Amino acid sequence: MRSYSLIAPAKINLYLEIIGDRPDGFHELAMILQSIGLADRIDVKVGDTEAIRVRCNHPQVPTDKSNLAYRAAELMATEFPDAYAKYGGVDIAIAKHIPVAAGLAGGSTNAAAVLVGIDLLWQLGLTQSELEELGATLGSDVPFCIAGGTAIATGRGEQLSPLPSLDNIYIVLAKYRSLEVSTAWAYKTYRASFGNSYIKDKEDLAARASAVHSGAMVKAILHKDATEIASKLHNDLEKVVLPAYPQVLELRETFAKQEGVLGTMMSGSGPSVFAICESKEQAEKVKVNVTTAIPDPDLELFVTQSVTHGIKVASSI
Ligand SMILES: C[C@@](CO)(OP(=O)(O)O)[C@H](O)COP(=O)(O)OP(=O)(O)OC[C@H]1O[C@@H](n2ccc(N)nc2=O)[C@H](O)[C@@H]1O
Ligand SMILES: Nc1ncnc2c1ncn2[C@@H]1O[C@H](COP(=O)(O)OP(=O)(O)O)[C@@H](O)[C@H]1O
Repeated sequence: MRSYSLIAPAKINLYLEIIGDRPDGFHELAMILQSIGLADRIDVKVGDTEAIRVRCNHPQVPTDKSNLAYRAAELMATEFPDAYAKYGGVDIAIAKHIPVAAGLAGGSTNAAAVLVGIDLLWQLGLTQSELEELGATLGSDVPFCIAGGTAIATGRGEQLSPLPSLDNIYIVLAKYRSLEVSTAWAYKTYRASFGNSYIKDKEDLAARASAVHSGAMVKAILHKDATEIASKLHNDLEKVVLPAYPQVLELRETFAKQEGVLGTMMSGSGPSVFAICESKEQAEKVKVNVTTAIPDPDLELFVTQSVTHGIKVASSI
């Protein structure tokens, strides 16, 4: 095959607890991540030239080396120089549907798709854990994006334990197009405001990990109960993002007031906010009602649902 078309789903954070500060500058986390139907389409093919080339239909997304998808291809070329020499360059086309800089892992899922696509294109036969290990060098959320579904993520987000699939959770998602929150800023501000000190050693980490509150969310997921899941949503980063971005707080409060909304939360480092709804019909109604309550053309809303997969091949030639 000379070309693969891949579906790269976004994620939301059903749970995000910051356990402590790590000496490497990252934060130790207890998260529960969920893939959603909102997805980008990534076409990966053997290039006409020997270069790596990225195209994207979204003006905000860079196409140079700062694009995480480009960096994923570059990583594969470095790790597998013989295959790179044999097949030549890689052409990557990104059809963006996931809002950019939204806390939805848009860049991470694109990078994950490129790893999976090049593995297929170059017939490397890498295992999921080998792909995840490569992904972790690109970003904390990349490993999750490969297999997707529902998973507990610990460490800096790259250590994964899969949970049973959730495929019938209906979600409305909202983001102001022009509003971006830097992930690094969110963590840095959290550290400055709530700094819960460096993790000293393995015992300290084990003690902190045993005190996390994600167990109730895990139980809710095992019960596959949307109401229970919605009541256990948690995100420590809201503590710094909501006070700094009143628009996000307003969005969060507007969602909370809507009939049919079981629970609402900011995703990741924001600024997108999602709401879990009773049904697809309710989700459509909530979308209309929030659009009426906040009549701002800068605000975009999506109705989507939980999905049980990460990167998926849509077609190949
Ligand atoms: C907040 C989360 C929640 O899922 O998602 P997003 O909002 O980005 O989607 C993730 O933790 C983001 O993951 P990702 O976007 O891959 O982060 P990375 O590129 O690895 O790191 C970006 C920056 O965030 C900070 N960072 C990230 C992860 C972590 N566990 N601790 C951190 O302190 C670091 O300052 C790092 O330089
Ligand atoms: N393939 C990509 N898709 C989207 N954004 C990208 C990509 N590569 C690099 N970026 C840059 O990464 C930043 C974070 O975007 P994104 O990954 O969508 O957000 P988040 O990390 O909040 O989920 C943006 O400023 C964007 O310019």
